[in-house]
Amino acid sequence: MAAFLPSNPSTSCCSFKFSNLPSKSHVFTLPALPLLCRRSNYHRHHLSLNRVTAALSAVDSPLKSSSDGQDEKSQPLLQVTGLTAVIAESKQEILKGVNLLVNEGEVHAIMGKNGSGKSTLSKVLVGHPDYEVTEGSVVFKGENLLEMEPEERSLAGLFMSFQSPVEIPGVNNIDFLHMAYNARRRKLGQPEIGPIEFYAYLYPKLERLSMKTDFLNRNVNEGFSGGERKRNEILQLAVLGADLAILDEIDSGLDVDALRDVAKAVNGLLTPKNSLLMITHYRRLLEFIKPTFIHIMEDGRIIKTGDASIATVLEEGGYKAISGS
Ligand SMILES: Nc1ncnc2c1ncn2[C@@H]1O[C@H](COP(=O)(O)OP(=O)(O)OP(=O)(O)O)[C@@H](O)[C@H]1O
Repeated sequence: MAAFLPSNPSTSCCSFKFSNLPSKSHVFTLPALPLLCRRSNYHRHHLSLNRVTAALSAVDSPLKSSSDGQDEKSQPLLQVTGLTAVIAESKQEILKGVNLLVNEGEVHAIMGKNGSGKSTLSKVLVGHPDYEVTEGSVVFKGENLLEMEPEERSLAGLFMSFQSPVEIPGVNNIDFLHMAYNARRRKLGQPEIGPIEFYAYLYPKLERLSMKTDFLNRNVNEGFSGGERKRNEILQLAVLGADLAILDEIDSGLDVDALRDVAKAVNGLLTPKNSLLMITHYRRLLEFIKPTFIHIMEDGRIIKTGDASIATVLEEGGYKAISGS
């Protein structure tokens, strides 16, 4: 079992780091993380564990394609207003007034030049400790997201797939997913399911992602190729569900077949109630997962919002065709 080192013993479970990882950028904020904490230290994190499943409400909802566009009755899910954030250590400002509205049932894509602040925005949304919010507000499902600890954000229904998913030595994939899923069932007042039933639940998701069953017995992400890690992130999302999934460059490192599998799995999870925020550099992903809106980020702000045609303008004319810079 990997050693779990609390960055601050009094903080929530999601502020845990793994001792063998190189930097604090590897802090986990996945909804399932508290379950790993339980595995290593059940009593201390018992309450956190029991709350984890609050976030996992969307997974069995009816399906609806994002390409159906905006539902007339859709409600705001995430409202970001004038968000500014600095790097905690250096106080360098990265986000310089981001405004973004994501309604239920919408798919949003954020594009932008390297270093424009896309990943920082997503990390700030999940409460990554590398950053401090200095101004602005973020309302998620009617609640002030910025007042929540990272764990509470995931419990509230945020899922983030990081650009570089980390390894979790000593914890195998199927145990990780099974614990998370059972915690959700307990939260819903349903009995836990055993390994065989869980496998039956999991297998179609694995198949949809064209993942081999031996991935289940391997430690989470350990020795996985870049593309395998990305598939594994989507498998976690498929098992756990989320109201808002943030996928940071889920297309990077995927071959064309893998991209199709991942996109199919993501599309299959979309409902009229949940939403997706994708960060990508390429139109290719947007051909598989149709965005309701595309936002262009530049120097820490969203400078343009439009429909899918923006991606074509971008591909043909580069960022100068959009920003004029
Ligand atoms: N923890 C940090 N320490 C130092 N600099 C940082 C940190 N986080 C972000 N930055 C800087 O902030 C800027 C925005 O980074 P960010 O990763 O958000 O960009 P991005 O738009 O996601 O880029 P890319 O398309 O290359 O992934 C970059 O110049 C980056 O070096």
